[in-house]
Amino acid sequence: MAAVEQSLPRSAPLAESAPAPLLRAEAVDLEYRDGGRQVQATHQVSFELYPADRFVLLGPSGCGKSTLLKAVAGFMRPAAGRIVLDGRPVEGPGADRIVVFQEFDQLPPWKTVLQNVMFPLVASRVLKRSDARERALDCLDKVGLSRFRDAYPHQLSGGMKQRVAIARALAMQPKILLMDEPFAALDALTRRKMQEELLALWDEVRFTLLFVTHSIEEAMVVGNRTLLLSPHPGRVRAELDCTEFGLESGGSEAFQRKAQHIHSLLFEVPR
Ligand SMILES: Nc1ncnc2c1ncn2[C@@H]1O[C@H](COP(=O)(O)OP(=O)(O)OP(=O)(O)O)[C@@H](O)[C@H]1O
Repeated sequence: MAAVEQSLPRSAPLAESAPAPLLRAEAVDLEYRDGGRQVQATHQVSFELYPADRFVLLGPSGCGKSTLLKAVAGFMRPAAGRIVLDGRPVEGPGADRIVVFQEFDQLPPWKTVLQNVMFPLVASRVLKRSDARERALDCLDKVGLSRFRDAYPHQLSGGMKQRVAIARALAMQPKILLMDEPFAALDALTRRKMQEELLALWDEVRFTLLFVTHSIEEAMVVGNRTLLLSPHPGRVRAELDCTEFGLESGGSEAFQRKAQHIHSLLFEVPR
């Protein structure tokens, strides 16, 4: 090993210290074709996602955030450009990318909480049943739902259902956890609590997160990096570092200033 290191050119240690991107979107155009009608959702969108990033796609309604997430998940292919995960073009869905949606009905209602979390692990044969049960219980513990493992989805609040969806996604240990406005349908207090819990979970597990929101505040709190997209069709307006902000910084002057700056980048028409 040492011999290999010594034989490398002097510049190699520097190159090695910069992590390789886990995911690259390269000049991605996404389109829908509805009969004869064509809708362009994004235009030449590029970004890179690094391991343990909390990367946020932020932009006004209709700018193509969900469509980008769908493309990363492999549910649709770019009309131009490409999406590369771990060096390979994304060509379809896979267990290495799991999506948590906004809707509360993403859990089969006839399965208990534990069965819901175990189901993808068993169905995709990632683990045998006994190991799947163990991992599911561990993930339920992480989201604070151990006591509810035998409950059915209709017995849970909206926030609890989202916790189950997050536990189910994390149990699969995906390369990227994709979240499409996961807290948008929750009341303000629950939403804040869920953001807190997501960040605590990230602190513990250090998963890689691609998170869609149209809330500037949520983007600043949840993300370490945020990609701003212009109105329809979505193009990259800017990429911002939001590492310095957390849940506690909401009322600070620096937070308000940055939120205002993001607002003007998103909504002011460039002259
Ligand atoms: N299934 C579809 N068929 C045709 N057009 C679609 C379809 N889904 C989305 N679009 C269009 O693509 C564009 C981008 O939609 P998308 O849902 O990705 O935006 P968004 O930024 O996620 O919006 P929101 O914040 O409102 O969810 C919009 O113009 C939308 O009308």
